Amino acid sequence: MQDRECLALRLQSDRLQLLDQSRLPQVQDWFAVDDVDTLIEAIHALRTRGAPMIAIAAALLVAVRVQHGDEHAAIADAIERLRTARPTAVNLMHAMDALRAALDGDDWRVAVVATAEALFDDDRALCNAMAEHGAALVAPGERILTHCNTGGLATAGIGTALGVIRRAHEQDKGISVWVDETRPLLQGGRLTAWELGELGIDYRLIADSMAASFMAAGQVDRVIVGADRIAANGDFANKIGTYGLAVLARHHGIPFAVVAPHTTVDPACSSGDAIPIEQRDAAEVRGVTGAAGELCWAPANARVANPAFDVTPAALIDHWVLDTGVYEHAAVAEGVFGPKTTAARRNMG
Ligand SMILES: CSC[C@H]1O[C@H](OP(=O)(O)O)[C@H](O)[C@@H]1O
Repeated sequence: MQDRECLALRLQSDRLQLLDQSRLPQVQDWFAVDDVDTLIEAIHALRTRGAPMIAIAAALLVAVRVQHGDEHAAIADAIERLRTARPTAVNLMHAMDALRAALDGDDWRVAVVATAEALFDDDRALCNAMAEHGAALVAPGERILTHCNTGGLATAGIGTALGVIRRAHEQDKGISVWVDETRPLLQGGRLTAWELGELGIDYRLIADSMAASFMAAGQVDRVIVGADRIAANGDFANKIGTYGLAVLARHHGIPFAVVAPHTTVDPACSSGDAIPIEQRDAAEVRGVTGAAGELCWAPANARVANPAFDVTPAALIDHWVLDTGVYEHAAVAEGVFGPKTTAARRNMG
């Protein structure tokens, strides 16, 4: 396979390395991924994360295993095990299904490797397309609020929601960003703040609980978030806290956009009610950092609920920004995310 590299992934001489996103931004540590167990552990621990990125990392690991001579049965097993590494982001399932199909062909080794390489290359193009479509919505000087991390760390390209923000910045629109820290794992405070700082984009980091009052004060002009799965009726799942932002945005008359590649659309999922929501370890919620930087812990026996995602109903969304264009309610009601049009879209390549 040809070498490939993006912000959080390196494929060099048929060896895969990932940037440990759980240690960013203080530590930039790359780790080798040579086997399925290592990648599944990394996905569970969010050492690699983001709906497109986990799909691409999984696909490229399967391709690496093919290049290292693993037999058909071992590759089939790897695909099945990786497919269930995380339940909410549908990109992973779509990618593994594409590899399953490639595995059924005569020259399956060539087909599996080519499919995995295309997923990486295509995602870079999808990010650029989303960025162009989404940036056209952004007016000069807008103050944009975003949640979690949807940038280059989460994709093979410039990102989804953060890619839109980056492109608007590159178009000299003079935007600024409110960055939700995104409890409990702080993808916003750690990863989005780091990416925006590296890009020289003006931002303010805020606690999640602050978003409401900044909206009430008229200091937020638009909300732009990513997605882990978009259902056929336009409902979508995203990092926990997204639904609250959508309710607040609607209350305050602030436009709310979700940005995702078409690989995040799940036409087989009729509505948000059918999207599986990952439940994560209690320890992620119990630990907080005190004002002096010390680690303050909730009572060790504190009972915790820790859903990693929530579902935002289509009724609260103003724009769906995909690589294929910007959609509003009329298009969604006509089934733009349904089985028929998604199949047609996939045929477009
Ligand atoms: C473009 S990434 C989409 C999505 O993935 C993130 O979840 P996680 O950090 O748990 O992988 C977040 O929900 C982003 O919006």
